[in-house]
This record gives sequence, C-alpha cells and structure tokens, in this order.
Amino acid sequence: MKAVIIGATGYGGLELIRLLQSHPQIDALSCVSTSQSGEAIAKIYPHLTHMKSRLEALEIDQLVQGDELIFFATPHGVSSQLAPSFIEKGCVVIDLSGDFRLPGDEYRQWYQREPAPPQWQKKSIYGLTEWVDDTILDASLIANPGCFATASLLAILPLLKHQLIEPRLVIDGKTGVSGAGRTADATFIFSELNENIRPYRVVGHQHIPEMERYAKLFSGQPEVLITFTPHLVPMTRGMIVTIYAHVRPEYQAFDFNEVYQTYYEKSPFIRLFPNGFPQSKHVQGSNFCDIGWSFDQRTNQLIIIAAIDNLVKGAAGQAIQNANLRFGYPQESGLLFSPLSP
Ligand SMILES: NC(=O)C1=CN([C@@H]2O[C@H](COP(=O)(O)OP(=O)(O)OC[C@H]3O[C@@H](n4cnc5c(N)ncnc54)[C@H](OP(=O)(O)O)[C@@H]3O)[C@@H](O)[C@H]2O)C=CC1
Ligand SMILES: CC(=O)N[C@@H](CCC(=O)OP(=O)(O)O)C(=O)O
Repeated sequence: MKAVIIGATGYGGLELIRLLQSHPQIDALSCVSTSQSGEAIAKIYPHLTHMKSRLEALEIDQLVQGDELIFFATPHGVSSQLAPSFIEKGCVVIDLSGDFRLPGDEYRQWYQREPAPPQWQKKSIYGLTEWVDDTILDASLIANPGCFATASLLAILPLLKHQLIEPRLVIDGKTGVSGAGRTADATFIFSELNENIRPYRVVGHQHIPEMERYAKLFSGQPEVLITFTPHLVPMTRGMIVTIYAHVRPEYQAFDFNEVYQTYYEKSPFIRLFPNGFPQSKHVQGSNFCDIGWSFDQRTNQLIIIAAIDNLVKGAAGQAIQNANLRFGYPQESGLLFSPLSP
C-alpha cells in the first residue's frame, strides 16, 4: 500500500517517515511539503541521507489514485480543510492534529479556531487504539488522539470502567520539547528551556475536553472531571503523566493489577508495573505505554503513572497502529521494537 505524509518536514511527519520505512505493508511513500517541495529529503534531514526521494507538492491528483493511506501531520486547522478531498477520492485519512477529535462547539472553545464541517466531524472515529471497536474497519477518517490524552486515558479507563475510582481526577503532565513541533519560537530556545521546568496552558490545555469526552464515552460514566496541568521539561522526547485518583471506599483492598491485566492482556504495547514507576527513558523511541500504580492507604488515593514517547505512541506510532487496525494488519506491524537505551 502507498502512504502519503502531509507535513513530512515536521517532527510528527519525520517520525512517520522513520517508522513507515520498515513497515512490511507499506511499499511506497510520498512525503509532502508545502514550503520545500522538490527539495531532497536528505538535504533537509541529513540523517536521512540514505533516502533518495524528494519532497512532493500538495497536489492531490498527482499524489493519489484513490486507495492510499494519508497521514496528516499538520498544525491544527489544516486537515479540517484538506482531508475531505482525499476521503472523497477514496483514501483513508489518519489525522494527527486535533481537528476531528471534538464536536464543533468544544473545538471552537478550546482551539480558538473554526471547526471542521459537522458532516466530516461526524464521520471521524477517535483512534485510541487499545479501546477502539470494530467500527474502525470501515472508517475513512481516524482522529489520532493527543499525546497527553493517550497516556492519561490508557491509564484511567480500566479503573473508571469498573467504577473503582471517583470520576474526578487530578493529572500532572510533563513533556519533552518535541511535543511542540519544529517551531521557531523563543520559548523553545536552549537558554530558555535548559535547567527549567515550565508549567503552561494551566486550566486551558486542549487535551482536557478530549480526556473528559473519551473517558466518559469509553467507560460509560455519565460525568468525568479532570484537572490537568502540563509542564515542559528540558528533554527532547518523552512524557509522563502522574494521576491522583480517589478510590471508592468499597474497593480499597482491591487488586488493581487484576483489572489492568483483564483489559490489556491482548495489548502488545501496554506494559504494566504494579507498585512500580514507569520512566520516560524506558519507552523512548518505542510505541509502548508503561503504566504503574501505587495505593496510598493513608490518603486513600491511587497514584497512577504512565509514560509514553510523545512522538511514537503519542503521535506517529499510534497513527500507524490505527492504520494496522483499519486495514486488518497485525496491530504490531512495523511497530514492535525495543526502546532506545541508554
Ligand atoms: N509533536 C508531538 O509530539 C505531537 C504532535 N501532534 C500533532 O501533530 C501535528 C503535527 O505536529 P508536529 O509534527 O509536532 O508539528 P511541526 O510544526 O513540527 O510540523 C508541522 C508540519 O506541517 C506542515 N504544514 C504547515 N502548514 C501547512 C499547511 N497549511 N498545509 C500543509 N502542511 C502544512 C509543515 O511542513 P511544510 O511547511 O513543509 O509543509 C510542518 O513541517 C500537530 O497537529 C500536532 O498538534 C500530536 C501528538 C504529539
Ligand atoms: C510541549 C507542547 O507544546 N506539547 C503539545 C503536545 C501536542 C499534542 O499532543 O498534540 P495536539 O496538539 O495534537 O493535541 C501541547 O501540549 O499542546
């Protein structure tokens, strides 16, 4: 199958290139750039000198016949405009941006942008890979989840679904700087980032409505309230979420491992650490999501910690896992390799 990456020069696109190169079911790859089409990929990214291809222009008739797999790794506001034309041609679109994750009114409020047309928004399915059902087999538009939302939802959904915890959660997130993309912005220069931990978008992060919406949808709980605070930390990739959840009184002696095992026994990318503590380095470069937890009897809180690589399980890796699920390939296809260490 041929894959097309729109936004190939950005960090998400670059990670898609890395992973798709060795994907057994992908035999052709077009890398699209609006600003540098015609340029050799190796010229922009010397670590890809072995690739002989050039960046292609965003010209739909030249890029696709109608049975291609399209990845949008573009800023918010781009796929809502462009994805419909690819889908109308018969392609399957996987969107790494937030354009199709929320209903229009919520998108407008949290992204301060005009949403996708409602008929297209309704067509999309939310691709949290471990929780999607068979509807993905017919999907023409898959909204790849945000990175913080991925780590948080994977960690809390089994507990919410079994009503083991109160549906009011506090989540503290820490992310590496590649989460912000390949942005030329003074906020992200070395001297501002180094030896610094910076909280950002406190109370207003766009993953809050995403987490609440899909926590409710997948768990069946009528209301879930999430307080989420992200922090930028001086590392390139990786993220950790630390979640504080009140355990319902009747479940204080519960074996939480049992419920996690039940949900994730057939999930090759979820690694569980009962009474253990995942670290961002232990998933670096991989599609794994490590989840650990510990019960604090004194405060009756379960502390759950989840670690992912924001560019892999939080973006390109999960997008490819979604493609695997959509086309009935093994979900590990092209994705099962060890994290980088040291
Ligand atoms: N970085 C991360 O960890 C994660 C990112 N995401 C989401 O993935 C998307 C991509 O993120 P990321 O790769 O980090 O961002 P980058 O800023 O690194 O890259 C975005 C790319 O999009 C292309 N682009 C910009 N404007 C347009 C346009 N109008 N039409 C077509 N292409 C355009 C640019 O390439 P060119 O100018 O060459 O066309 C650019 O390289 C974003 O929506 C982001 O929110 C989601 C999860 C995690
Ligand atoms: C450091 C940094 O800015 N990180 C980004 C992560 C982006 C992400 O996960 O994606 P979406 O924007 O597609 O939801 C952020 O917090 O917004």
